[in-house]
Amino acid sequence: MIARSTPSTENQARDVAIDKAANLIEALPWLSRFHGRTVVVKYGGNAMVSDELRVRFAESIVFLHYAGLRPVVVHGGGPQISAQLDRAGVESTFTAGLRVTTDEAMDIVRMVLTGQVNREIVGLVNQHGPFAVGMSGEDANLLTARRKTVEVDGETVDLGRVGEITGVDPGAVAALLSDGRVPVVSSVARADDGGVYNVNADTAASALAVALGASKLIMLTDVEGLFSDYPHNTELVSRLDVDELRALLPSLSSGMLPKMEACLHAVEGGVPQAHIIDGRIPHSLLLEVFTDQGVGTMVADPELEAALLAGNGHTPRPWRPDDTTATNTGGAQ
Ligand SMILES: Nc1ncnc2c1ncn2[C@@H]1O[C@H](COP(=O)(O)OP(=O)(O)O)[C@@H](O)[C@H]1O
Ligand SMILES: CC(=O)N[C@@H](CCC(=O)OP(=O)(O)O)C(=O)O
Repeated sequence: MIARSTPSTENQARDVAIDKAANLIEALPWLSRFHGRTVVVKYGGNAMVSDELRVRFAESIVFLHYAGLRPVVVHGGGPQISAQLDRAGVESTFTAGLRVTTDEAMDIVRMVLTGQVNREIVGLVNQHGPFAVGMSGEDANLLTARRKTVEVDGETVDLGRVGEITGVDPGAVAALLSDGRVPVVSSVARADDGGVYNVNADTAASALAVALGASKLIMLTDVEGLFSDYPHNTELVSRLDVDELRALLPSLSSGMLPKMEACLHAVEGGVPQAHIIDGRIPHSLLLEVFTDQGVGTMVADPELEAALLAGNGHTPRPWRPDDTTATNTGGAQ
């Protein structure tokens, strides 16, 4: 039976449909600008803490894929590593925002990032089709690193198997993209001496975005974006350019520092826009890419951005090993 609706409910239904159509058409210029573009998405461990969030993230990635973008996922898994280290009774501390990683801890880091978190993201994306291919940064020499040290109170501190990226070979990722796949990368790097290193996932995502000549780097975390005077003030900074960011970096505390350094490194390396967004909001990734107002904090290079938005493309400069050293000189990550 088909129920007859009254004129007022018909009007309401029509208004809802018109709103939906307006929301869809708002995406048109963004679909056009980003069609065929590579977007590196860093998925932080704090934005994957529930089944619901993980499922919605996978849907957003598949949406980007069907919309004609070329998403690449680089994921972390800090809280998941900490939980596994606890279960195994392995003590874990952070220095300058980085996990001090013993050889024993490195085995667990690698198992959690590449063996668990990576597999889970790949599985969730592939519920929608044969898209995701999981990789470790070790594979096909995607990420190469050397031992990283940091300065704390004027002292050089050794962090164990924590890596500083010295080279990126994005060939395997580029081949997967050409084949219409969605690469999903864990932030474990190979060492020239045959070992492996634990790399901060923000740093890994930024290095890969530069090497791929990506149009955007988007990092999902557990806050709205960069707050102007955290923790006293949680007013969101919605946009800043590289000069403003450089001036701000010394005042940032760990957590946000590696993210903003990663944004700076990406934009200086030729990525027109880098974003920090709230991964706790379902589909925030889609709001960022396809709506006029965007969400979160954006760091942009005005010239590269203008070329991107005008559809003229951009010419990122190629990866240089020194790039990562520059990213990491802030110390705390
Ligand atoms: N200026 C700031 N604005 C927003 N968050 C900040 C700021 N400074 C430090 N933070 C902290 O950084 C955290 C995000 O970093 P982190 O926990 O490393 O996330 P992820 O696991 O996503 O990499 C926030 O939860 C917040 O506590
Ligand atoms: C050296 C270092 O600290 N590595 C990180 C790698 C994972 C990561 O970065 O995860 P999030 O993105 O969830 O923070 C760690 O061991 O926690």
